[in-house]
Amino acid sequence: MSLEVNDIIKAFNKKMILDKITLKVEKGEFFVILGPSGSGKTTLLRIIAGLEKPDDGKIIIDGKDVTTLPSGKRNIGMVFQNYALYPSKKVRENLYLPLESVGVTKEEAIKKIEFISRRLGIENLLDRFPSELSGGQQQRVALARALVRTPKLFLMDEPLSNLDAPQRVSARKLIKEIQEEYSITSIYVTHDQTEAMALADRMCIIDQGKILQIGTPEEIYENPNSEEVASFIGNPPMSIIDGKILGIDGAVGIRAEDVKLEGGQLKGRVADCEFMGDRYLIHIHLENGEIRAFSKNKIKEGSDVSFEVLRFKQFGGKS
Ligand SMILES: Nc1ncnc2c1ncn2[C@@H]1O[C@H](COP(=O)(O)OP(=O)(O)OP(=O)(O)O)[C@@H](O)[C@H]1O
Repeated sequence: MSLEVNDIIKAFNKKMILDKITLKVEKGEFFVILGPSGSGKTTLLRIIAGLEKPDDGKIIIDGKDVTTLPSGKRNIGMVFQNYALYPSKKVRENLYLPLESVGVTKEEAIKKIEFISRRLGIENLLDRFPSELSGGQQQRVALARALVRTPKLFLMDEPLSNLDAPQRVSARKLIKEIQEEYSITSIYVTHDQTEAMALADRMCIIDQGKILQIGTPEEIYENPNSEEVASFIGNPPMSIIDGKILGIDGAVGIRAEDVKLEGGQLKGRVADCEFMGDRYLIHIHLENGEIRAFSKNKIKEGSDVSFEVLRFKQFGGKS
């Protein structure tokens, strides 16, 4: 199933929330919408799902305009932050209902429920009510419920937010595996760039209701098209500083891995040294800003360091 979002506009109380959003997701693609809190991600996903009406623009699924089609008729699976399981029904029934509604036989349904429950590690929870589950368990059940009938279009809004770090990594892997196995066109909303990078075939960065950039994670990491994107992507993101120190007009973005400590012409003072496990992240205070670098060794705060910039990205300015 392919999806086109064409010039979507949405305002709440006269405040523009989505400002002409246009994007295209190919059949079988895993597309991530990444942006800070309040940027309009959930609103966009709700419009794609048919849970919210746009003020203008079109949603096209497989070439068909579905802008006015009710959510139930769009053949999509959804997992939202509030998982909305049926509270009066046990997990098994929660998983059975979506299958029943598409006419799957009882035997086939049992097999599918068993399979997906095993994959998501919820096979021991099938006879419990949602109120008897932790937030993370409810989230896994919600994922299972959305996946059990292998939807053609799968919409996820921060579906792993209640899982702890190891569970997140394994659930992430599982979502990707199932998505690839069944070639489910998927749209995944998150504010977590690590998650976005790990999952996306392609992704977009959205901020204040506008798309800043669309591309593969590699393209966006390597070639952010603006200071906004550059200061959002990467761990840590690029340091944005005045290019003057490199003899360049305008702002430049520099990744920590592209700064070589010791022996360069440039000088600064260590403002902070953070332990990252396999190395240290050094914050270097410059006359006109701050730059980050990695170091194998701990460096004392307040020490003077020299460094060299191996690679940078120029933003604006005259070249
Ligand atoms: N029903 C509504 N009525 C009024 N304002 C709304 C409504 N829904 C969302 N908003 C506003 O729209 C903006 C975008 O909200 P949205 O939930 O789409 O952002 P988000 O990027 O998903 O944020 P988060 O990551 O925090 O969930 C916010 O300022 C929010 O307050």
